[in-house]
Amino acid sequence: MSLCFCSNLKPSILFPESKFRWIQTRTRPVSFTKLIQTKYSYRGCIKAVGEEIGVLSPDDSLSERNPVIEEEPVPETEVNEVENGVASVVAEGKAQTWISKSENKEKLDEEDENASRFKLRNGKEVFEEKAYLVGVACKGDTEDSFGIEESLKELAQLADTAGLLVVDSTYQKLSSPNPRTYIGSGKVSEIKSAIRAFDVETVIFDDELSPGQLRNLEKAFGGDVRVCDRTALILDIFNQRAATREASLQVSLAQMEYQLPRLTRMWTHLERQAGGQVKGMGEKQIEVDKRILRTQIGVLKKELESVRKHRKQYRNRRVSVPVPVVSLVGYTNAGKSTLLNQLTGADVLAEDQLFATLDPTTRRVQMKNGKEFLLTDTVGFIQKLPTTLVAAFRATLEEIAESSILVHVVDISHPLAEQQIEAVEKVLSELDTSSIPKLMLWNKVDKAEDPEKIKLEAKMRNDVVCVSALTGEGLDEFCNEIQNRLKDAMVWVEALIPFDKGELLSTIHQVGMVERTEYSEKGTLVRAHVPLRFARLLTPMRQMCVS
Ligand SMILES: Nc1nc2c(ncn2[C@@H]2O[C@H](COP(=O)(O)OP(=O)(O)OP(=O)(O)O)[C@@H](O)[C@H]2O)c(=O)[nH]1
Ligand SMILES: [Mg+2]
Repeated sequence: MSLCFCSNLKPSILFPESKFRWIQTRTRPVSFTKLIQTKYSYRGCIKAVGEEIGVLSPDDSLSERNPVIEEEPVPETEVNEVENGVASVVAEGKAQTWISKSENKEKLDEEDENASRFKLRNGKEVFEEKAYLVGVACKGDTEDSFGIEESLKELAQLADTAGLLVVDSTYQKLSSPNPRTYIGSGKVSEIKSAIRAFDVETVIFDDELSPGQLRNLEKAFGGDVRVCDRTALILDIFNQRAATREASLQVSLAQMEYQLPRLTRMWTHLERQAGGQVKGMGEKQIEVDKRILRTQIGVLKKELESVRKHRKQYRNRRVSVPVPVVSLVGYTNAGKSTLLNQLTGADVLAEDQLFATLDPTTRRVQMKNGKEFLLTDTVGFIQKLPTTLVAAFRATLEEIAESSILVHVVDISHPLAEQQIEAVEKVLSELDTSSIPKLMLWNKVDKAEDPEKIKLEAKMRNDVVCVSALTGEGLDEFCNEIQNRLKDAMVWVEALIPFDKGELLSTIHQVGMVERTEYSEKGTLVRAHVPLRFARLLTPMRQMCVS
């Protein structure tokens, strides 16, 4: 994984440390990636279980992937020859050859190992760093929230999506997080041992760390171990996946805002190099960096504004044909894009990874009765969603406030479906969507343990439809339900449409529900349910009808 906090900044200014190199990628304009550092220390596995401390492997498959590399065995015959001292010169020569051969072999092995750790993710080559996950369960956490083990499992999924290799994880129960290091000092030592044993390159915390905690932990773990938190990980995934200009700008903005208070560590090496003689130099430089970052943030905000303006113009043009808009919202991986693809034949990326979709996609759904509506797919939500990301994506998400109906897609086969529903509702409440009618869609019923029971339960509730976006089961029922609800959200109109406005009549048929049409000398008298926005367009013709 490349943790690209400030991907738009010049390397020479902000990241002078030699361990970072800069890479030009196709979708990421500039990013920095840690140079591969190869170590040849003995690697083993440790597991520690204390009274209050549990160690878990987030996923069995992850432990299998944990590479335990044995030390290179010395070839017996070669050693014997040297040890026997048959011909010392030759033996020495042989020994030398063997040493250089063995060094070469080590080097080649290292290269092989490193080469195999480059993985293709979203069309980009990502170096698969070894990651160790850490969580904290606070006593005040409510029972109905995600449990620590589940939260760590989700973190492991996030790490995997980002292209990291999770070697193990641990958590600690605390009454409250340690203000200095987030976890207790005993836990810090335990993680240090794990870092050595697994040759860990990145330690990821399940909660957002303060800049001070981040710094102290990096100091405590020492060496080249990178410490990051859930927020940085999610930001990195978004960065890897941003495909459009708007998404890239949104993510860069969120990353910079996240990075601004965390710049401190970048320049401490200056003071170290100068033997402490230029004390304060680092501090001055941090101020310079912060100023540069603030300027960059300002530039990004302006650029984002202009991209959004452009999109709004495009949307307004779309609004002129008042087809009702139905938006899909829901937890990441719930199946929103699969549903959009099934209903519209779209080709939106849908895969078993978190945050497959970042940009809203809208497609027309043609129903069997000839009616149509627009279906919009949106970015998925997650618990502990970084605040900087909510802010950056607010404008994209605010579009859903213009929908006629919100469909909350739920992966009903997920063991934490209820908690996921809660997390989504929390974000929705922040987006002021209370006035929009909502329909809950229990998806992946084919995957549920007891599909019949789930279907029965859904039938008993009038706000839920049960489907399988993958197999297509229940999709007709879903469309009918949308149709009924759209009708409820429409207004009744009687309008006299002049013959020269024939296109309006066909739009009424397309987006509304026509009850009756009569032809007169002045035009066509139509009685129908139409969307509110469209009813407004018809105002002059409605008046003609009254007169
Ligand atoms: N068994 C089963 N799998 C499904 C169903 N719907 C979606 N999936 C799978 O669930 C995974 C996630 O689906 P997506 O459509 O990408 O989910 P999403 O909600 O768009 O996810 P994000 O874009 O990450 O928010 C994919 O592997 C789908 O094939 C379903 O009804 N049944
Ligand atoms: Mg999606």
